[in-house]
Amino acid sequence: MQEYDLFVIGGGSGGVRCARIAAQNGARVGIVERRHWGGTCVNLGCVPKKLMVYAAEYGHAIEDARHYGWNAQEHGHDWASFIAAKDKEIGRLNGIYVSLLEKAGVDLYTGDARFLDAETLEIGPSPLDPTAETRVVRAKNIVIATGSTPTRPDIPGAEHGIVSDEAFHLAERPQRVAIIGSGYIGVEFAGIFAGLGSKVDLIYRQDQPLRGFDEELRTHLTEQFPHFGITAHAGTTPERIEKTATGYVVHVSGGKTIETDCVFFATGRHPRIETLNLEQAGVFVRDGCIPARIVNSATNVPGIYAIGDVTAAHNLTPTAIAEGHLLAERLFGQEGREWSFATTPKAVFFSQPLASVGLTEEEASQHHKVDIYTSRFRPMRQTLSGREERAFMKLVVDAESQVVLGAHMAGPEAAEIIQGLAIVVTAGLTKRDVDRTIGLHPTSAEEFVTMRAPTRQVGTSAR
Ligand SMILES: Cc1cc2nc3c(=O)[nH]c(=O)nc-3n(C[C@H](O)[C@H](O)[C@H](O)COP(=O)(O)OP(=O)(O)OC[C@H]3O[C@@H](n4cnc5c(N)ncnc54)[C@H](O)[C@@H]3O)c2cc1C
Ligand SMILES: NC(=O)c1ccc[n+]([C@@H]2O[C@H](COP(=O)([O-])OP(=O)(O)OC[C@H]3O[C@@H](n4cnc5c(N)ncnc54)[C@H](O)[C@@H]3O)[C@@H](O)[C@H]2O)c1
Repeated sequence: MQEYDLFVIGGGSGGVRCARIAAQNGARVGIVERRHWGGTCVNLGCVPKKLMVYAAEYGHAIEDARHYGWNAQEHGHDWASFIAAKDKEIGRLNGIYVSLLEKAGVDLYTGDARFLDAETLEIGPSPLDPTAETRVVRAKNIVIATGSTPTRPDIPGAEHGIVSDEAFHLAERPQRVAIIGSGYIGVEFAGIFAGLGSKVDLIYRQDQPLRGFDEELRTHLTEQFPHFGITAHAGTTPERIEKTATGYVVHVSGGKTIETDCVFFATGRHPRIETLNLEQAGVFVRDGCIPARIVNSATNVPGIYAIGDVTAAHNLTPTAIAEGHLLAERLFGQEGREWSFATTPKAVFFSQPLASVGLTEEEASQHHKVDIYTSRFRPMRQTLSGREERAFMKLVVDAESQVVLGAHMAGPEAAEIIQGLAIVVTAGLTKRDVDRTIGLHPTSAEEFVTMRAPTRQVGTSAR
């Protein structure tokens, strides 16, 4: 039986970083992966999704190029060749993950891990290694980094729908897609399929998409849907899915029906813990996830840690990586790095990207008197294209201290721009710092440093 200082279950964003940093700090480390090295982000998440976003953007660019003098002909999109090109790139990235771990001296296992007790794991066959012999390993420290998996709603006919895992490998692009749920995945894939030429119906229960984001940003997004060819069905609950001779019918609240070729459930994700045998190790589970402490990733069992999506704390790749890195350094290295989880920026890679950092107007105004600065404008790129798309920017500023508490944007390159603003919010810089920054012209980003007068003041002072 192999013995380790640290053993990581799950070769995704968090697990790979944790294993690599621990090994680089001299620990004897093993890691096991059941399906694909690199995990969700590389194989069924951020990376293939962003490649699909690019594919959809080219569709818009071909249309718009005509207004810039190009004789661009539309030849239609070749889904099969795009998927093959995407998969080749994903294969290359898988290899990089494996070689990073090997170079760091980590022992790699393929298989499905489960606890025998708090220090012992059994590794059995899995999709990545179906004929593997069962092995047993022991470790003083075990990290659960098993990620999350899509949730299907419990409605009649749900088996007819796909989830994001399947959306990356459809044999052909559906002409009509009905997407259920308007979180990150629902909104992003609405943009992807509409950009590639599908008719998209986006069905969601709330009045606005993207729950948790700034309300004004959500309203802005709703207004942009028609400009990107998306039919939004707000305040609509799916009740059952019916298979017909020609496709599917989504029966929704109020007796309405929506016909489609593909039902796509973008209805959230849940931690992947069912097969881990957590009860053998005594690990506590609450609401389907492992409630690890953000400060040190500790579970209730000494020597067992949990990082990334399995804790349901953030569900983003950079936070899973940061948690893995911090844990490895804390256990085997020097605690040097510091990350500001509270100011984690978020982006939604819709056809018009949206991004946010810090507090929304609603959050900030509960405890502070805040100045709200907003700007709406037609992005310069759209002046010749004739698109009705509008960009939106917003700063949330503490009225007393002038500290910038939040920044929100929808518009070209929003994610790239908000990454810079995230430094402003993390560093606690003030509106005066923003004001004394000279703009970069002509850009959309310069609007953030030229918003002089507040649009309104809201909230009450904490005192
Ligand atoms: C469609 C989609 C798009 C996304 N886009 C973004 C984005 O743009 N930006 C962003 O920051 N985040 C994005 N995310 C979220 C991001 O992918 C996750 O937050 C991140 O991958 C979490 O990393 P993790 O290490 O916790 O888990 P994962 O990356 O899911 O890795 C867990 C690994 O553990 C393995 N595993 C599970 N159980 C076992 C077991 N018993 N034995 C062995 N191995 C096991 C799994 O096979 C998996 O490879 C997206 C997610 C999805 C689904
Ligand atoms: N750009 C990014 O960073 C990015 C992209 C994709 C995913 N992610 C991560 O993955 C996670 C999962 O994404 P997601 O979009 O699936 O989840 P989500 O939690 O963001 O959104 C889920 C949506 O499904 C709806 N829903 C849930 N149950 C339903 C039901 N029974 N009927 C109808 N609607 C229902 C919710 O109201 C919500 O609109 C996100 O929380 C995010 O952390 C991040």
